[in-house]
Amino acid sequence: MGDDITDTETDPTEEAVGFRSGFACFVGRPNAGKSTLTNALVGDKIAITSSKPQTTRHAIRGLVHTPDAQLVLVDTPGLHRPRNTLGERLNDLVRATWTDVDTVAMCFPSDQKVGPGDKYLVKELAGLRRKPVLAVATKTDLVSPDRLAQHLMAIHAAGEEAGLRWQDIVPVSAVDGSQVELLRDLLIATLPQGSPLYPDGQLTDEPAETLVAEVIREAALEGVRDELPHSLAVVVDEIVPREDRPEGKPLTDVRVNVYVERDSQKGIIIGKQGVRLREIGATSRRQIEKILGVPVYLDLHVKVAKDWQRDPKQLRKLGF
Ligand SMILES: Nc1nc2c(ncn2[C@@H]2O[C@H](COP(=O)(O)OP(=O)(O)OP(=O)(O)O)[C@@H](O)[C@H]2O)c(=O)[nH]1
Repeated sequence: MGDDITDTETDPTEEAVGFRSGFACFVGRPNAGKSTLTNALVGDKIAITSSKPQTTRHAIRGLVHTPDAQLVLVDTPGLHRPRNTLGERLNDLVRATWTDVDTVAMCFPSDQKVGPGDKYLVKELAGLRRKPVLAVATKTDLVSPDRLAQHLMAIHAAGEEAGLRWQDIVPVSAVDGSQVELLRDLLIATLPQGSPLYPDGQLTDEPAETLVAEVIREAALEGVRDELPHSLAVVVDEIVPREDRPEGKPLTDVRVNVYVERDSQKGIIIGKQGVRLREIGATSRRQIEKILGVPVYLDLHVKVAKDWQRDPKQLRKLGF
């Protein structure tokens, strides 16, 4: 019996053959479901999601680990018609991301017709020579099979019209999980062979500051409509363990500034007698403690940076 042991041992060099690793990103109009799909694939909540468009400002990476592959997902903001300096920078960021990744997947929400905005994007993608481009019909749980069939044909036609051959067209629902694994496997199939890029089990390589900022941004946007999402920037000044704490009772100070463009917006964030700001603090502190793994004292301030979206100097200061 003991003689068989060497036969069952795997040779690490052989195991590396066939392993695939690389980068993919989702593109698509605002609200197409890109962040939700990233979360469904990663299996943990990393990217910010919201029912309001254009909340994902940073290229957030989620890692998908399987026994024979590692897929790094880069979540980009939606490409849109630039209206100001911030809009132009976001679009540049999107294009730069497309060039860097191994695969691009374009999301088409099934509850919306394929429109001029989508076709504009498809045409842009057709310019990416030799890069596999997948089409993903998202939110399939919201539509009937008939409507879905029409949607898939429209996606196919949009590709043909722009001279783009989809690598695959995959219907998925991030909400009920249908076909999420299939999409994962199809994305992995497009990756080059290579060893893992990150340690096993890691979900994101975003610095803690970015994750903390995203959590606060999400909490601050909760329940407020209008143009506020575009006027809000969160900057984490510092995350420092407090000194001289009693044994076994660590506390970390997290100092954060929330920037808005106008005094009226400051009022919205703070709320009557500071009620909203306290809620934002309480909600995000619980999540920050999970991210950092220690009890946290959250020092949250709201400041006005007049018209920061139009001012290149302020944009730089706020990290754009
Ligand atoms: N029913 C249903 N809703 C979904 C699904 N995927 C996303 N949604 C919802 O659609 C809205 C937009 O989803 P996001 O993932 O934030 O969309 P996004 O493309 O990342 O949006 P931006 O960050 O604005 O570019 C949210 O309200 C989601 O809950 C899905 O599979 N089914």
